[in-house]
Amino acid sequence: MNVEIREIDCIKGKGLFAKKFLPTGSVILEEEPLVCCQFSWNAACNYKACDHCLRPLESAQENARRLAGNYNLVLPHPECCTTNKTAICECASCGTEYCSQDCLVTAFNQYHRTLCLQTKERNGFHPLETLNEAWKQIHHPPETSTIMILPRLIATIEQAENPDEMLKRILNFTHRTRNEDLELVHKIMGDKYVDSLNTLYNLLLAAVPHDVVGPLLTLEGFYSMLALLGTNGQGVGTSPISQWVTKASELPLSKGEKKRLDQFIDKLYEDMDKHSGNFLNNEGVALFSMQSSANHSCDPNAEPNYLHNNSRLSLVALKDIQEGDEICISYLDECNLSRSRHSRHKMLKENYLFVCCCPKCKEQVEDPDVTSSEEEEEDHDDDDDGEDMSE
Ligand SMILES: C[S@@+](CC[C@H](N)C(=O)[O-])C[C@H]1O[C@@H](n2cnc3c(N)ncnc32)[C@H](O)[C@@H]1O
Repeated sequence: MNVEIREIDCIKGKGLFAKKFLPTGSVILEEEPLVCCQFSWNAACNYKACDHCLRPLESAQENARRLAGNYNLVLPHPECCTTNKTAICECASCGTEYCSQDCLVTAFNQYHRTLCLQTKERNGFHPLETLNEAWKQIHHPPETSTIMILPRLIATIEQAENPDEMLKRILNFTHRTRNEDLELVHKIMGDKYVDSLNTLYNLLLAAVPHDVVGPLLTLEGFYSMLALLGTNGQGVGTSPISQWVTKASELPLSKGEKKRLDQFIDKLYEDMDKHSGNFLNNEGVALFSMQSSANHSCDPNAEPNYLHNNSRLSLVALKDIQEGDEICISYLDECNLSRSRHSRHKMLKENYLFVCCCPKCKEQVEDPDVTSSEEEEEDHDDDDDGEDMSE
């Protein structure tokens, strides 16, 4: 093990620490998620991924054609496509697709036995479909989470051999809705979300059996579960075309062939950008036991990656990390991380209930509260935006 989890103090709680020197670019740890779920709009918009591990189900060519809106496109070097279409299988009862028999069986034994719709018809009447639809109406893209990971989490407890142990494991993830010491309240507790959350709560109760997890599904418990997801949920992204690009770029080609391939790839990305904008990946959210112990820094020394093109997480060192150093990731995406200290603090307080004291924040302590009118406007938009309860 390259790392260990240690208690830091009553402010930060626990954290992840290096047990040895970890050079820049090295893989610090790899882990499978406890649960993972594709975003609701991402699935509805035909981003085809394994329902269990998010591995792409489209070939690179199918993916490129769909994203570029060009159904005549022919991808050179088809041998660089990593999608194994022959391994794809589906649940005989509901038609849910998986990248392999392994994923099908694992999903069934972990949660799908409870959640299987038992029919291939999708008429929108099943309580799980209703829940998903209600979520989609509340949460338009860009997506940062999905309510549909909650049924999966609940079914995982219900189906576990030892449900109490599993429940304990899940409650080990930070799940508070308030930080009394700092008088911070999670964004989801705001008045503007009360109606949407009540609707989702009632739909969730109707959608999943909750014999064992009953106490978790009081209204207060539901808010805690949402806080747990908001605080610990890690975005997952997979893509057949980016895998193809990586493999094709490693081919031993002549200078001329390499130039033609680069031009092809540039043009393809231009077309995909025009047709699909930023939405190129299969995207979802997952909960990881080890990675969720990593605290935030605005100047992180590690970042999550999906080197296996599925939900298996690889935590990669962004800098040289010395033995004993704390391993920190950024909870903010690249765009938000580049914002002013004021904006970063606002997002971290509302979504993660802490005030960041990382070296970068300390360095910027004298900066004005708002650095640009653009950020002021965005902050204002944020306050008015009605329903979006994640970042
Ligand atoms: C994903 S958990 C990280 C592990 C957590 N420290 C624990 O004890 O379980 C996220 C929570 O950790 C705390 N946290 C993370 N980064 C922090 C930081 N830089 N300063 C203070 N608290 C932090 C916050 O309470 C946050 O909501």
